[in-house]
Amino acid sequence: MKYISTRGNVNEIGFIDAVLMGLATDGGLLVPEKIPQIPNEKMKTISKLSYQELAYEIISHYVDGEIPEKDLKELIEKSYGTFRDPEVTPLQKIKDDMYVLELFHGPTFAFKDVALQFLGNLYSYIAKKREVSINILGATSGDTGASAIEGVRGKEGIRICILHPHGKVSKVQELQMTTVHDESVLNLAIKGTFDDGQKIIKEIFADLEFKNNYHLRAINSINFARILAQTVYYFYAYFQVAKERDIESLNFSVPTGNFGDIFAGFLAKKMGLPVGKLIVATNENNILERFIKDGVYEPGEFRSTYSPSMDIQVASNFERYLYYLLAENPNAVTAVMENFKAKGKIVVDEEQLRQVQADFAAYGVEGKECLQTISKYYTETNYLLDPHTSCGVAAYEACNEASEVCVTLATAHPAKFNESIELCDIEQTFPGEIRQLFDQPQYLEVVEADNDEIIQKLKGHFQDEK
Ligand SMILES: N[C@@H](CCOP(=O)(O)O)C(=O)O
Repeated sequence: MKYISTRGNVNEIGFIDAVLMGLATDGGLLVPEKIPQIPNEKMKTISKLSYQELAYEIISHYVDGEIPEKDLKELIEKSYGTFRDPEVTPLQKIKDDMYVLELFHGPTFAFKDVALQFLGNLYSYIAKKREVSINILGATSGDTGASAIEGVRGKEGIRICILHPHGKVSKVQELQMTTVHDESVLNLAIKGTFDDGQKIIKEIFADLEFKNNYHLRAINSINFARILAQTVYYFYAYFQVAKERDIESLNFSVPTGNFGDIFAGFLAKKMGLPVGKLIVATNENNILERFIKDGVYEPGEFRSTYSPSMDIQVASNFERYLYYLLAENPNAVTAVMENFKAKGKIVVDEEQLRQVQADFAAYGVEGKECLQTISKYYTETNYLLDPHTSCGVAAYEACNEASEVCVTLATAHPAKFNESIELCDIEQTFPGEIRQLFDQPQYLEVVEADNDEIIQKLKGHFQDEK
């Protein structure tokens, strides 16, 4: 399996090089040259596998022999051995036509752990095999940061710096990142938004001399390994639902910010999984909802919401989807992305919009509806949704047809967002791992959202590795 860039200016590379490259050197995103197809017969066999076995089946198509079977299986076992539920991502039936896929049983109580436990172990494996340094630079709107730090902390030869928007993440998200006292970890709280942080890290990655000198690696979903690991749970969810009822296809409602998680569902569909609608659930930062409804992709005004992890305007993985929408034509993607950089807007034509609407539905959830949905489901089903999952459930209600079955991805544990849960007059019990965070000192530096200042900090943090 070879990987190519959505913009066409990277020579084909293998899986490990794609993981190390992260953001493509031409500014695009890496995608597999050809998406592997899982035939129906094979689907039947793999439907009976455990989560770990299934992960091996899916991931090995993309690793394509670059990691020996035994090593890859060990990496997967180790990654999911840290999860509190033996099923890794258990499915809960909430209503006759709606299930919730709980993705928050990993160490930091968010779906990011599913990919970042794996990517952390993978980086550690690659560091040893290739004898390369791994200096991770990432941006977070709240969940990726803690999960990435947890995925790599204490691993030899790995350092990490995470940028988070100062004061714009939940208290627990902040504590999860900043209570880690380890010289390999640097938390920079930037005076700005997640989009500012994401723009800065992309610009730093685009400076290839700096990137290479300092061995910078990506942990955000610009790294294809993130998408790959997240694709597994779409298969897992489908097989669990298919065990208990006849389904021709299954809809997924996905709380969406950076478009990585829902792109993983799109990839699963392209591999042959019978996915029906992929429902994009957004909050008031609804650029993706507007695009799917009107065909115009244009950032709006940033809003702080009850679901801070989705407070994103420019979604990184949108470019991967564009690549498929534009018939895998890298020149067309380059032209559209350059135009977006210059004019701040992407407009698709009617035929393309029809295609978008065949792939996705979308619904933007305002704060009031988000809280009402939490209250409603708690009262009616005794199930406590976190505010992101609540957006997913509200979007399912808006977009799912009566005859269809839907799985909503439960992307985080409600204890991470007690600020919102309290507004619903609900008192929740915190898991011990979260409760103990409140007694810990914090380690972070507050900085301007300024490339030069951040580069100086990176030089200091990563200096030994140069
Ligand atoms: N919602 C994310 C933002 C970063 O997204 P990623 O999937 O590209 O890592 C977060 O919680 O940090």
